Amino acid sequence: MGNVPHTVKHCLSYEQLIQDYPRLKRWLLEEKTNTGHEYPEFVKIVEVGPRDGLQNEKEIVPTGVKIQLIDMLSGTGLAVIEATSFVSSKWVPQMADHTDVLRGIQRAPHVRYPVLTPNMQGFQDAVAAGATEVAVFGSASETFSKKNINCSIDESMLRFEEVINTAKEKQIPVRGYVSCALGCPHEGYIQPSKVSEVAKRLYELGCYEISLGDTIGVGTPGSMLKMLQSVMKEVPTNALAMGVCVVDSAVAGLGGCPYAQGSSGNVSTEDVLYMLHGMGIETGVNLAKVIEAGDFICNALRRETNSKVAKARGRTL
Ligand SMILES: CC(C)(COP(=O)([O-])OP(=O)([O-])OC[C@H]1O[C@@H](n2cnc3c(N)ncnc32)[C@H](O)[C@@H]1OP(=O)([O-])[O-])[C@@H](O)C(=O)NCCC(=O)NCCSC(=O)C[C@@](C)(O)CC(=O)[O-]
Repeated sequence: MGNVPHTVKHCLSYEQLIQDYPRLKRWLLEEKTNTGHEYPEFVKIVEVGPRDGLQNEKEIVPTGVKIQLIDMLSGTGLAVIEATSFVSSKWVPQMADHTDVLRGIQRAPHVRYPVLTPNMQGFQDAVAAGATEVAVFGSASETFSKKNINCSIDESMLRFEEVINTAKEKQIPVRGYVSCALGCPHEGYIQPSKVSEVAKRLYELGCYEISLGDTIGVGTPGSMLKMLQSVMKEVPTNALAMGVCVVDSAVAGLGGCPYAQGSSGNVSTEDVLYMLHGMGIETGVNLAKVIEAGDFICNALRRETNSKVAKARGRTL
């Protein structure tokens, strides 16, 4: 699903973006002057392809293919690969093999493999399968929360609190997601204050990092600016997984949430890497190897890649 707002996609030609949006340019320049920093020197990529990327595939992807994809991605330099989710198989059949996937992968020493856990049942199953990092996923939209995890935002926070407290006892880090940070497929516009409220709650419960998801990819530079300004008042930027120095993306641009009609996929890891490397920002990730992993999964799914860089290889690389 579109974890990275449209702005970031547009940043593939960010010089153009800055030209198109003078207000954004002013803001970037002011930020630079105020903080004394330019763009970060290093951006961490959170690869969500094996989970978010595959969860909405209609045909069940064989467990061996999922494992091979994760193993290939583990050799690219990525530091974080979201492996699977411990959700109900009635809700998301594609993730029913979560335990086999987590047990089947060859864990590389430098890579973390978080998994999604919506509640205590998911958390306990994940720990039993060997998870060493988990993520809880909330929403800034009441309607999306009900459709996605079958409870209100307040109820979800109670579930997350239990998960996070138990995780703390086991010294398992918990990442937090806020879906619909820039718009909801059911409610439309979401107030930035609602996003910052949910992000703050997750942060205060103990999430070490908050990912702000543009679930259906409707954000614009303007709406992202307002949303980020609001969230940054409540959550320290070193815990913000977006717009600062952490970007979620999916190999080959796979993705789409089963409970977010209109979600058109994630920004591709290949394109994000290409953009960042082109800006002189380090990621520690080998683009060519990610393209190979993208080829592998696209062949397995009998699908063309959504990565512009992968499509253009041989011409621009
Ligand atoms: C959250 C639940 C489980 C609540 O589902 P529920 O039906 O409300 O749960 P319940 O507590 O009432 O239990 C009902 C049944 O579900 C079972 N159950 C209960 N919990 C679990 C579990 N963890 N794993 C397996 N089974 C579970 C439980 O055992 C019981 O089984 P039964 O007695 O009927 O046989 C359900 O709504 C669900 O699985 N939702 C999945 C939603 C999902 O995976 N969405 C996609 C991921 S979110 C996303 O992609 C957005 C993100 C993160 O990428 C950010 C962005 O870009 O926006």
